[in-house]
Amino acid sequence: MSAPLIIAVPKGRILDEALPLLAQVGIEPEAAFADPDSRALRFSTNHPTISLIRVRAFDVATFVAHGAAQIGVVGSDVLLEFDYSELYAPVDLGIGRCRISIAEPVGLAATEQRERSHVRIATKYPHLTARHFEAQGIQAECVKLNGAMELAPTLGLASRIVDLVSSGRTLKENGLVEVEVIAEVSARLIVNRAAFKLRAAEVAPLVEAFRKAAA
Ligand SMILES: Nc1ncnc2c1ncn2[C@@H]1O[C@H](COP(=O)(O)OP(=O)(O)OP(=O)(O)O)[C@@H](O)[C@H]1O
Ligand SMILES: O=P(O)(O)OC[C@H]1O[C@H](OP(=O)(O)OP(=O)(O)O)[C@H](O)[C@@H]1O
Repeated sequence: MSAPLIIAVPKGRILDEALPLLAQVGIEPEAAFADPDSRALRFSTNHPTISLIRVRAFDVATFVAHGAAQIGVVGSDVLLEFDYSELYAPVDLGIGRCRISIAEPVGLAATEQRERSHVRIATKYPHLTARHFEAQGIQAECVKLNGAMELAPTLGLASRIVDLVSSGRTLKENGLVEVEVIAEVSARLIVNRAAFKLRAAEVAPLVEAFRKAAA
């Protein structure tokens, strides 16, 4: 029997939206997969040759890029940040919709404190941020945070933030306003390029099933 096919799925909010898609493509994970209290990381499915792993959002791309998993579900924000050449992203799954935006304290634009040629930005996405500002001829100095970016401007860590926005509630409750959308975000099906070629008989039908389920 050939090696199992491994699908990496992020824990957190995408997991909840990914479950119905997995069901539509005929993949039924063991019960522990959807149980947030389970400490297991790898799960069997109704297909003897397909396993699921549950990892952090950014790590989905790493597992698939290195071929440790063959397929994954990941936000396009993560793909924009890492730009792995080993990944092929053939399907927009239409889940995990949000946007990645620049935000700043309410009223900053009206003050003299808004920098022009150099900015200090708190973000989980330093590469994407630096690229975006560079394209506008602005040098961005990024302070990497893993969460709670919204605190940074008030506490003097940065003047602006680059973060995900959905309802806008987090920004509002922390005295910030969205000033520019950098990109719209949704979750993508990703495939390791080598696996796409070498295991085409197993991978291609799955990609097509996800494409149909997402349509
Ligand atoms: N507010 C949101 N609305 C819709 N999708 C979102 C939102 N926030 C994040 N996402 C999507 O979900 C993915 C995972 O985000 P989530 O907040 O669940 O992870 P996290 O807890 O920040 O990550 P980690 O597990 O590394 O701590 C993001 O990469 C993005 O694609
Ligand atoms: O516009 P909103 O609807 O308020 O959503 C935006 C928030 O959602 C995400 O955080 P998440 O809730 O995933 O928490 P974390 O990344 O800080 O763990 C993002 O980092 C924002 O903080």
